[in-house]
Amino acid sequence: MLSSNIQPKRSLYISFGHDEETRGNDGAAQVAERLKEKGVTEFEFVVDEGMTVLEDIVDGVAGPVASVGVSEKGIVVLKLSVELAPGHSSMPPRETAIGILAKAVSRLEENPHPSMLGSGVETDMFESLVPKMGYLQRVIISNMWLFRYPLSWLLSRKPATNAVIRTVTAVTFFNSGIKFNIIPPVAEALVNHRIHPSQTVQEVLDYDRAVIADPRVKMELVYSMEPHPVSGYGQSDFGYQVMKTSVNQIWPNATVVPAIMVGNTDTVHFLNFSGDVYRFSPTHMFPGDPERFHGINERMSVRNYGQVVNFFYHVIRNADQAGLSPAHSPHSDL
Ligand SMILES: CCCCCCCC/C=C\CCCCCCCC(=O)NCC(=O)O
Repeated sequence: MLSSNIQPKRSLYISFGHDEETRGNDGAAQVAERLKEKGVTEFEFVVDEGMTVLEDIVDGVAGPVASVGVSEKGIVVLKLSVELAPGHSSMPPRETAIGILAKAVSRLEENPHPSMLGSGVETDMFESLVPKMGYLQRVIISNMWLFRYPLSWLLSRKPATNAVIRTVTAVTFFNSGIKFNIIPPVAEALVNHRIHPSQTVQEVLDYDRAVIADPRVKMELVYSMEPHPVSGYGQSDFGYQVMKTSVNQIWPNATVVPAIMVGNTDTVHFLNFSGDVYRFSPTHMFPGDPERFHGINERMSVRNYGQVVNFFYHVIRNADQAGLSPAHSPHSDL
């Protein structure tokens, strides 16, 4: 843009945090503070990392789907612990701290939080996909009132789609034991929930307590955040339309749909600056890729890296106008 002498007319702020994975308190939170100090209190819209361009990941949907996170799941980090008198393994009690805690986390895994399909953004997401669906899928999605339960069952079978329809439960830490012949005095586990926007932190805690149903298991809330409000995703929502136009300049055949961001981002620190916050990473993902997040062989193609740079260029250009208007052109400047 510099070499082409392009100077945006509207103010544009670019923020780089360094600690998003650990809640962004030293990065994005400080940027937000600094902005307030400078008197910047309101943005037309905010864009951060988020959902992606998905291909062949949603069963029965043809072509790429660009899912733009218009809301974000909440989070609960829960510490579960059991304390029992230690002793010698040659004379064990009927149950140990490890056994009691193992049963508790197993109950949580076996009793997932209920499907919220039909209660929010995810319904609009599936309905927006109808034009790209085959006949059978169209009939099902268009009659959600009738097919809600079988559809929930179907979507629950894949972790990526399961994450969209419900509050999910992940046991991410389990620790106990000090020596092979000592009955351990304590067992601890961390449970990480990502909360569907139709639920609250308190509802999740109440549900867990009822499912565990064992007063010997102590529950401590380590950290929580409520799900984020829903940003505009209509025809007249400027930020959403900028995202949509920019996506289609890179992927002309992509269907752009509103979605719930299933992970967490730095946007929590910018919610007070705008009602329109979009969580989208222009990463083109295929079957097998969602499992690579925080997993083995997380990767991006060189071609896709170019598309990412190109996408943000288009967002900057398309946003640089007073209101809704056609995309800037030509769209292949980069
Ligand atoms: C039609 C929609 C189907 C949904 C398929 C979901 C595919 C997954 C795409 C994107 C998910 C991104 C989640 C990863 C979060 C990355 C950021 C992060 O790690 N933040 C911290 C945290 O969440 O703990």
